[in-house]
Amino acid sequence: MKDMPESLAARTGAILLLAHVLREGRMLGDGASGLDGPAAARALRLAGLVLRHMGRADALLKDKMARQPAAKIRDILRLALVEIFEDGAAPHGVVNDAVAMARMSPRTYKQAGLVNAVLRGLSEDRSAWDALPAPALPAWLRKPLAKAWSRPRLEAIEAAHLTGAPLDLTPKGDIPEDRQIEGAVTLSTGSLRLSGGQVSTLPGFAEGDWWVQDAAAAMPARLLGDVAGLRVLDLCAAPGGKTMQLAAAGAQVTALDISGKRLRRVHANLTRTGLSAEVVEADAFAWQPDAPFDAVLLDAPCTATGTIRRHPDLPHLRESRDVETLTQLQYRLLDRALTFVKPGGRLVFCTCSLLPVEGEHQISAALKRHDGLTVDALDPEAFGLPPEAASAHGLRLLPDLWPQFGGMDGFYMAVLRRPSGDTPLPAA
Ligand SMILES: C[S@@+](CC[C@H](N)C(=O)[O-])C[C@H]1O[C@@H](n2cnc3c(N)ncnc32)[C@H](O)[C@@H]1O
Repeated sequence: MKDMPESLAARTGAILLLAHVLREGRMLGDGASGLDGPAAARALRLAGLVLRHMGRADALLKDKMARQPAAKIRDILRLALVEIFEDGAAPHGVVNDAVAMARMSPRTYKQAGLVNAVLRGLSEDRSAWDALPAPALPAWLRKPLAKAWSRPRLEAIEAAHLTGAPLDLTPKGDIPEDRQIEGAVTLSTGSLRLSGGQVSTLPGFAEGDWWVQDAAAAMPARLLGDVAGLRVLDLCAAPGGKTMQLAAAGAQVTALDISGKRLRRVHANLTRTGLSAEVVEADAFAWQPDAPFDAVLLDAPCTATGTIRRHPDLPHLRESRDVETLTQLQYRLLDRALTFVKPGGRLVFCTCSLLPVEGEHQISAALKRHDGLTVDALDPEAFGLPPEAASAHGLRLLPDLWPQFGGMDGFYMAVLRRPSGDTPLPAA
């Protein structure tokens, strides 16, 4: 791809990325486009755009083509249509590159003519594209969401997924006058919001003034209030966003995670920000602390469906079975985490999921399982959040919240409190 013009290289990289996601089940962010620099970034953006708008492209192609084309040809057609109708790209260049991509491989060479004919026909009819229904989430996710949220809410969530996400930063403390970030807005929750930008070139990156963290993801650690001097366990810690928040607020943090690879990012983040925490690589089910903690934060592994705005590959990579496996793991981790909390201490449970089975239902079930366990009442407005964020036992954030400011990731969070003076819970 080295000798290709950048636009063709980026489009070729996007087709590679789509194959990885749609047929190999690989994450889009694995960076497997074979490119670097601006072409790699453009390939990633284009692949993301296709994953968001694929439903419409497929509907248009189904009407136009009697037979389903080969997978690679279908991706080339999808990319071209999405670029023309959603990205404002000039049809002439897009169609030329689509034909060139079909010609690149002996297996698709003969279909270059078909690509040309289909695209020349479809690219002239914007009204056909505009008349198609808005892209919907796949059934494995849409069905449980339709049960959980009203139809207008679900449609608003789907619309929010199409617009992508702004760039949110969590400041370590007060940012010095000479390292203020131009265009950054301070949200009422305390996060800084930018429309975008290359992270490593922003002022204060090298100095560790802040880290990238969605405004919603920054909320669970804030629920603990003043943690200065408290011993806090961040139970599923990597890559360390919440660890850094707790450390910056003066807590004595133990950051535990099962993944050594992901923990390397925790170390790197702590080094860059000059913050400190005890970092432990261990399985939460096998590890035992010397003494219980004042507070534990459990950001449990989940479907991450709350982050689809930024990860449009997720709906294509997960399936119903994953929800079951993950809810079981969350339930076991929650019970395990409770054994690490001292009597009277608090456990923040959170997941970046849109599904109540990974949020509200976990807390209702835990309250039934454990006598004396209570939840702290949370007022969203006290944390700078809109009142609609109030939910069963905790706070429920969804991507359509705060549309005037650019929305936020989906998240659920609650604060559980162990009764004081109770005996330690049996190991989960
Ligand atoms: C949602 S991510 C955590 C994100 C992190 N709290 C942050 O804010 O940057 C969930 C983490 O749980 C970890 N994990 C999964 N199973 C675990 C287990 N049995 N013990 C410890 N960590 C586990 C994963 O490696 C993953 O890093």
